[in-house]
Amino acid sequence: MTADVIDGKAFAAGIRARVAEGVAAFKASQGFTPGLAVVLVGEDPASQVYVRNKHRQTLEAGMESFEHRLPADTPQADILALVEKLNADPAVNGILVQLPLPDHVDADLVINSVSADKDVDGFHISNVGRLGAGLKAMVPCTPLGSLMLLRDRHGSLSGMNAVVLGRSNIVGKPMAQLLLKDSCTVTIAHSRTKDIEAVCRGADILVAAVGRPEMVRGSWIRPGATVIDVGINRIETPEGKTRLVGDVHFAEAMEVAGAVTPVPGGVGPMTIACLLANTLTSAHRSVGLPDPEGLTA
Ligand SMILES: Nc1nc2c(c(=O)[nH]1)N[C@@H](CN(C=O)c1ccc(C(=O)N[C@@H](CCC(=O)O)C(=O)O)cc1)CN2
Repeated sequence: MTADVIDGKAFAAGIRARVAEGVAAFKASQGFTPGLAVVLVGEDPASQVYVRNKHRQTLEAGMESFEHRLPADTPQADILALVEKLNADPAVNGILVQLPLPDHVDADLVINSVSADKDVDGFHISNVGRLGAGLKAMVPCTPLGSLMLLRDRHGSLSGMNAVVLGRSNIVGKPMAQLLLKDSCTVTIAHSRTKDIEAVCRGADILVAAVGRPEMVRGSWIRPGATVIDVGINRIETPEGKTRLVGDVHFAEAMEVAGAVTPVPGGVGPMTIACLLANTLTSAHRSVGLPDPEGLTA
């Protein structure tokens, strides 16, 4: 058996095109342009790439992009003051503080200082609570993108057995909430789960988000299952170069699964596409418009 490869890169391009259409319609009806502010503290190389891509793709979607790059030793009080300014700025509909933050900064404090309405990352505690309670929320981008890929493949997810491997606040927990909202039977598996391999083998949908290169082997996967690989791990090759791999052993998964997201080119590109979608959603909500169709959970 050879699984289908889910092309997240192409799907994300489609989402970005729909966001761009939505932005054009929004500007025409409301007379202002939605804006996204991104705050980057420090020089983490991967974060710099992600922030640069966010800036470019925000402009390509027709939105305003406000980039704030701060030195690694910026005092926490200065970061909080910047967030306060952005919260009060009517030109800014979405605010994202790039993670990870330097060690001297209390990330939870900064995340929760972002206005919940402008929290396009969906990390603010009131958005976490709203999602858990099944209320309208801003939804974290990577889980939202993963959900879109799953809905595209299966239509309804109702009644499916979903296993989420990993319990982070950014991916694992919100992913589980979204799958539950779509009426899956959800299990969260983690480092303390007994016989994790057997638990994963029970999954019609397996979402791997543990940050451990190629941890999920072919034997962990139920034949025909859909595997969403959220991991992005850079490993050394025997030739002394580096390459990106996911949390799933891709070649083995391809032998067993029904469909697999690759790394790169799977879930990763959906993260920024959903950030743009969330910014448009936030702009809609700010003027009392209904949520843009097909771009929310
Ligand atoms: N405030 C946030 N910080 C971080 C988030 C987030 O959602 N909000 N997620 C990640 C980083 N991230 C966006 O910020 C991100 C990660 C990966 C990709 C992506 O397109 N990956 C490519 C491969 C890229 C590469 O070559 O390195 C892929 O998988 O195809 C986009 C965005 C942590 N921080």
